[in-house]
Amino acid sequence: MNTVIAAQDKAETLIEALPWIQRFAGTTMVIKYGGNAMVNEDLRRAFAEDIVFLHHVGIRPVVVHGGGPQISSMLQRLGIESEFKGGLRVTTPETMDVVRMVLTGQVGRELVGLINSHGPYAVGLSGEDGGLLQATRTGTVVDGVEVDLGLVGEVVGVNPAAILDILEAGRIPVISTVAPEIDDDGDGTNQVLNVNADTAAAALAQALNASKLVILTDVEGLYANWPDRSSLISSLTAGQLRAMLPQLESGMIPKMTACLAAVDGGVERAHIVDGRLAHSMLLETFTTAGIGTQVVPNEDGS
Ligand SMILES: Nc1ncnc2c1ncn2[C@@H]1O[C@H](COP(=O)(O)OP(=O)(O)O)[C@@H](O)[C@H]1O
Ligand SMILES: CC(=O)N[C@@H](CCC(=O)OP(=O)(O)O)C(=O)O
Repeated sequence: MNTVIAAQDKAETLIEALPWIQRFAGTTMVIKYGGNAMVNEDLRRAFAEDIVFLHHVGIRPVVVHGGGPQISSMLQRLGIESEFKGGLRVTTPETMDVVRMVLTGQVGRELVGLINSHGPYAVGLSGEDGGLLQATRTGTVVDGVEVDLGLVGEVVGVNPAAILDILEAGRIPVISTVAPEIDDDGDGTNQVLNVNADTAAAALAQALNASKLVILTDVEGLYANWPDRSSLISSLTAGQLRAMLPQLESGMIPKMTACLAAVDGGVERAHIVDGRLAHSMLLETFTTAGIGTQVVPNEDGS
């Protein structure tokens, strides 16, 4: 009898997924996998399974990965100090070499390998490949003061052709967010810039007209009164988020700025999801309640 009940529970779970599969099949989803969410091998494997699952139900997943902690750990091994301002890494030419090596050569490769343990799906590329990203240097504002971050960029142009080619071929792009710099005239400078992965994911979600941007991180979602764990926000509008942005701290600044940019740019929904929970992508996408924090357009559509 218990076996029958258990089987019926499984069937119910599958049926609950049906309207969501119908809604999202054929659409592109940008999934940003943060370095802090890649905490262990089992979770990374579960993430890879989720991505392959999305692919097989007809969704076009585009994976954008971070790797902040992995970069910091390599810098430490090399005896180079890590410094962050406003949630962004101060990037010297020496640091930039390490960022490029770790993101494209280590973190990206590992994700490609995990996804490809299910079949030849994943193709890794960086913002340099196929002219995918173009960036200009950006500083940040800390306590009302402009600060220089060195070789840090913000995305000012996306040429999604390389991603579209990979998607059309039935494969899964896995992107690291190093981007070539352009000058004021739009010409390349032969310099690459370090772009925060949340920011890059938002720019890609807009350019690809994604049905949603999902950001996996190491908290349950956005807390109204961080670190008060009873203040988790399950849903907020772009306007409400805009009002909250100046009070946010550290890594949440680029993350929530990215969600806002995506929704302002026409992406229907942006989500912050706990990557420490195995299969959180599936729970977010295919259950009616969803999990984490979602950012939606203002009710009047503005
Ligand atoms: N209001 C907030 N709600 C949730 N997390 C917050 C908030 N303010 C700051 N944080 C911090 O932001 C971190 C997530 O950003 P970050 O460490 O850059 O993650 P990732 O590597 O996934 O990009 C959380 O672990 C938490 O410590
Ligand atoms: C400019 C800047 O801060 N770049 C980030 C790029 C990696 C990243 O964004 O990784 P997470 O998503 O894991 O934080 C860095 O150097 O850490």
